[in-house]
Order: sequence, then structure tokens, then C-alpha cells
Amino acid sequence: MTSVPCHTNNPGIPDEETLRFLHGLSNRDPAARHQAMTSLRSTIDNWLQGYGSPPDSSIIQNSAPYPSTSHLQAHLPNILRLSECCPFDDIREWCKGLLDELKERGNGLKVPRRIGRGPSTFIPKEEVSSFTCVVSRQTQSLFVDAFLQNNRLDYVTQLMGFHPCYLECFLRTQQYLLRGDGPLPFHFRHYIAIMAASRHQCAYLIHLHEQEFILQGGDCEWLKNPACIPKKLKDLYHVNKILAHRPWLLNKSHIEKLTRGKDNWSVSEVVQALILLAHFHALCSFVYGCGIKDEVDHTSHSFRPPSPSDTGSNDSDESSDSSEPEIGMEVLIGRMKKLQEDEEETTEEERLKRFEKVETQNAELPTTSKRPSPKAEILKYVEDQDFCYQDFANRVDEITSFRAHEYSWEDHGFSIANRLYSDIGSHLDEKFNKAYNLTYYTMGEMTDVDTTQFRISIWNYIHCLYGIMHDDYNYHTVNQLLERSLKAYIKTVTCYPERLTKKDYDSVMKGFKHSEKVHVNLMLLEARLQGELLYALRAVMQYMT
Ligand SMILES: CC(C)C[C@H](N)C(=O)O
Repeated sequence: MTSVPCHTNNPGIPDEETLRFLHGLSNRDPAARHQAMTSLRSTIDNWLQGYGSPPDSSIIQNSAPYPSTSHLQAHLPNILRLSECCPFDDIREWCKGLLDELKERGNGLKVPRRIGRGPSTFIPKEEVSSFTCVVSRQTQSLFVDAFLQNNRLDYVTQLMGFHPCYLECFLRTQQYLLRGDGPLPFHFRHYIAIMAASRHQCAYLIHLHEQEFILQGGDCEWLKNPACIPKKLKDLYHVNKILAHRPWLLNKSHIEKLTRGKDNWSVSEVVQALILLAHFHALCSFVYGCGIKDEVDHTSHSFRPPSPSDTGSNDSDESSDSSEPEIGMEVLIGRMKKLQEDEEETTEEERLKRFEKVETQNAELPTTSKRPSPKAEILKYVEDQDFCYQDFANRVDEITSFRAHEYSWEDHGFSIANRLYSDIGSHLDEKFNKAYNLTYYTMGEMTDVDTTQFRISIWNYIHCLYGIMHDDYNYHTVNQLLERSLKAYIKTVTCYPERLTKKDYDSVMKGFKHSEKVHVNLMLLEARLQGELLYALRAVMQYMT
């Protein structure tokens, strides 16, 4: 345990000492884990001997420190979390036993209750593969990797565990962005993650990265009072806002502003920052799209009885119109077949018209649900909180559609990313391909289904929300395969993820399995990420030429 603990007085942010202790348990080597457990055990024994007041020094028989009650108390939510989600059986069992023992013996200590509630409010916990269920070897070893990388087996990872071959790629890329070679210091990377997540008020990601920020030696003043962050980071606020909500407005002048002057951003740093921002904006969509709950140690819920949101019955918000019947899976499959059989020849002009039609229809979709009002602990990170998505079709600026054949990820984005921030292009490319091509040839209970058309229409529809047109694509397909309620869901998750409700999730893709809904959310994440990056990297290219 280290010196100078960082006391943040924020319920979401434990002190540095607690975080270091967790570090000790995150070890691949069972002997090292055992040692970490023994040392914590001695610390707790010291406390138990003294029941909250320092015991007579003759009783302390080991070299472990004597903890204060509040200090020990601060460990408990984390011990609870480990007792519920840790891929190492030894730690999980040990934590369970410890909590039970403290409940009996820990005079005055408030011991949180185990609730085993699962990662999502939308998906029953029995459906989610985790350490308690039988998961494949591959998934199990990915969970261990994630635990070691992030000091936890987080809920995002658990849900992505439905799709291990994607998860592998996701973890590798995120690890590279946060811990790999790159121009930005580690604590900056986490602060940028916080800034990105705050655009969608995503407390889940904000709290995770506040902790990582502290572990990377970040100054906790930046968390308490974001007004005191360095000017260099402040300069990123504007770009963050545009990229998150109206990326088509990004141009070379924004890059110029960041790179001008002394002690400002280098182009490589800008590229890493833009990719981090886009990565975390898109991850917010995944978090909300799948109804991911707060991590066990991020709230004080475990001291009180479960709330409706813990049990997944929180659907009080009325937002989507679920009265409209869905077309049903059989009709959908029939339409896909038909589209494949009679491929229609279209002119460029016709394709453009169809694209514009889908775009105009987007603007007509209802987005009635209200924005949740953020808590002060989130608001402190947000500037201009009213700035949000605006329908591309209703833009006031003279901006034309982005033509993907003039600037595409494969031919342009990929190489400029790789050139300015080595290897990132390849990591992202692999991840995009995994998400774009992932298929099990199933749809609900049906097998041997070619779902290509459906999946491509989701991807291209998301790009359409951002004004990106794929010139060789017939947008008529989008209207054939994506019904209004599904389009509304996709639009909400992509553009206003914080407004999504359980009811929205329940009322679309009715015959689909939960793992398939998560699959759709992976595509939303990646297509949004790629859309933002196309604009961001085009702006960088324009600045450089
Ligand atoms: C999103 C889902 C409809 C994807 C489908 N299960 C497939 O294997 O392609």
C-alpha cells in the first residue's frame, strides 16, 4: 500500500490505497494472489482484534498495518464486487467467506449485501454468460485478460462475452489505446475518456475512468474541480462536443486551433485524442443500448434493499410507440431473400435520391423521451450541455453529404491513422471487420439464415444518420428491412443513448435472442465509431495538406 492517499470525497471514487490493494489481487499467478489475500487478512485481523480502536501493540502479531474503520469500510464494496464477478475462483470464494465473517464479527462495520444482480437491466442475469455459467475456454481466458487489464471483470466485458471473437479484438484495441505506445500520457488518456463519456452523461464509464485516472497517477483535483485541468485538455472540449453530436461540422480549423501555439497538441497527439474520444462516445452507446448497470462498487445500493432498477423492472419512462406491430421475423427473412434474388440495377442519381429519402425520414422519427437530468458529479465535466444531435437533414450549415467513395476508412482513414499513431489503424480495421462480418447464420430460433443484408442495412443506416453516403448502396434496402421502431431504436442509441429506456429495448427485435440484440449493439458501436472517425481523420488530412 502506498503513501499519499488521494481522498476524493466522491462516492464513486475510492481512495488510492483501496485501488492499490485491488491491484494486488489482479494477478495471473495464484501464489501472488494468495499473498495479497493473506496480507489483507492480516490487516482485517488487526482490526477485528481492536474492534475499531487500535489494539494493544502486543496483540498485533504481524507486520500488516492497523486500518481505521472507515478505511476498511472503503474496501468492502470492492470485496463485494469481487465476490460477485471475478474470474478467479479462489478470490471469489475467499471474498464471499470474508463478507460472511465480517457480517458476524465485524462490530459496527456496515457490510454490504450480496445481490448477484447481473450486468444489465434489460437482460435477465441468467442469460449472461459469466464465470458462474459454463463459458467456453476462449471466453474464460478473455475474462481473465479483462480482469488483469482493468482490475475488474466489468459489465461491458461480460456482455460482450456473448461474442468472444469480437471481444478479443475489442479488448486488444482498448488496451492499446489506454496502455499501449502512443504520444499521450496515461492519465490524459483516462481524462479524455471521462470527457467523452460526459457528453452522454454516462456515469458508468466516468466512474471507471476516474479510478483508472487515479491509478495512473492523475491529480485528483482534476476530478474534484475540472476547472483546474490544464489548458491543453480544456482546448479539447469544443472538438469533443462536435465530434460526439454533429461530427460533420468538424474541419481543419479545429485541428489548426489545437496544434497552434506553444505547448499545444502535436498532430499525433490530436489523432490519439480524437480516436479516444470517438471510442468512448461509441462505447456510451453500447452501455446504454444494452442497459448496463452501475458496477457494484460505484453506488451505495448494496447497503439498501434492491431498487426496481436492480431487478430490471424499470420501465416507467414512456417513450417509444410500441403499438405499431413489427413485421415479424419470417417476413423479414422473406424480404432478405427476395432482395438477394432480384438485385435491382439503379443509376447514381436514383441511389442519391433514395439516400436522401431515408435521411429525411430519419428527421421525422419521434424522439419524444426527455433527457435525464444529470447529477452534479457528472455535470461538472460538461460544457454546453444543451448541445446535442441535430438531424443531418435539418442542418442549417451548407454541408453536403459525406461521400464514402471519396473518403473511405479502407482507402484513407486507415492509413492516416496508422501513419500518425502507429498500428492503431490496423487494430481498428480488424475490429471494424469483425463487427461488420460477424454472423452465426441465425435469426432468433431460425438457422441457416443469410443475415448479410440486414446487418449491412443497420451499418449503413447509422452512417446515414451522420450524413455519410455509401455510393454503391441501394438505400431502398434500409426501408425494406428496418422498420420504423427499429430505426427509432437505432437512432436513439446512436444519437441520444442516454434517453433509451427498457421499454425501447423490449419493443424492438422481438423474436431476437438477447445475444442478438447485443450483437446489434456491437454494430451500432462500431458503425458510430467509424462514422465519427471518418470526419475526424478527414479533418486531420485537410489540415495536413
Ligand atoms: C443481429 C442478428 C440478427 C445476427 C444474426 N444472429 C447472425 O448470426 O447473423
